[in-house]
Amino acid sequence: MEKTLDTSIKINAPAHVIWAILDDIERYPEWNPLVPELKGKTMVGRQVEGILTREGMPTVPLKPTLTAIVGARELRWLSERPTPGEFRAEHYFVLEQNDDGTTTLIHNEDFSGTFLTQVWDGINTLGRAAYIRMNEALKERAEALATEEPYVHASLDNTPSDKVSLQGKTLKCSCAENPVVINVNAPIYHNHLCGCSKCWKPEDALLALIAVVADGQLTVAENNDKLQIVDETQSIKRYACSSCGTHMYGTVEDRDHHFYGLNFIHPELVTDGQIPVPEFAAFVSSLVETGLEPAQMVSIRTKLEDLGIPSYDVFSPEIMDLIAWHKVKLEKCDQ
Ligand SMILES: N[C@@H](CCC(=O)N[C@@H](CSCO)C(=O)NCC(=O)O)C(=O)O
Repeated sequence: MEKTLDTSIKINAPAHVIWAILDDIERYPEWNPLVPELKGKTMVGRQVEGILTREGMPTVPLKPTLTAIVGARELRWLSERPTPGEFRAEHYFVLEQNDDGTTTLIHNEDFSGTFLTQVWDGINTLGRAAYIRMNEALKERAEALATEEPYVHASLDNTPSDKVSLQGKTLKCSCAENPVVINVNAPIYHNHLCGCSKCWKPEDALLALIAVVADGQLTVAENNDKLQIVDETQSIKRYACSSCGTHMYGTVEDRDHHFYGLNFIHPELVTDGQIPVPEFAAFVSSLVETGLEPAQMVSIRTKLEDLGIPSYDVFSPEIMDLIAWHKVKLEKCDQ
């Protein structure tokens, strides 16, 4: 006997968001009524383990093998009884992106085997209802995550037309007493948001704000003795206030490094001026590495796009070209 349990639902969210929820099995207990528990590595050929719950049917243990994972498009897992021909079930999710920005989720299961004659009626009625409930729960979660408005950074509240150079301005750490004070003696450049795990950000911000100033153009005016390097192993040596933890500036010691000659500062620490609006957002996908729920990425990128701020997953193309050219120049000098 061979049967297919076929269900589908139209979701008003991009496949990117829906996939991020489907692939994040650790969070299934938060929303998934059909598979409220699933553990293991979601990688092709590996087994995951959990439970399948369908109202009116007994809860059954689940230990399928993942047979296909095409990121943001298709996920398949296979459960099979050891006796050949007895029972085989391939459960799969296919995400079809529609032109109107919605996604159709195909949520099916192909069954075969002699045992199926005993259970198909239950699967086709109570099982189907449970699959539909999971589809609806996934739709609710995806649509909420796709439309939530994330708070990114205070600099985005300012008007982009305000060109602020910070030359002649002062940066301060957050210590109420004896703060570290830095004077900025030259214009800042390449002011950008950064999602990488190394850059400091204010507690309420999702991304850091970083700009560069040429070497020699910063003066630590007060409490230099409070500054300490955060991580000696990084090429950018980030000096932070040892009392409040605020990163005050970063420098590069390696004379061959592409950023040698630059100082990195955090423009939002300005005390006597406006925070400059960033030109772009860098290392946005690194937010996932720092622990952000992957399904939140689309709403963050949409917010940046709406504000006219391009988002990149390394630096901007301009800076990446400079880095590449720097590498070529170094190689030429070594010849
Ligand atoms: N995914 C990694 C990226 C880390 C990374 O490469 N960071 C950049 C940006 S820092 C300024 O915007 C970098 O140049 N790092 C060199 C350094 O920190 O010394 C992650 O998130 O950790």
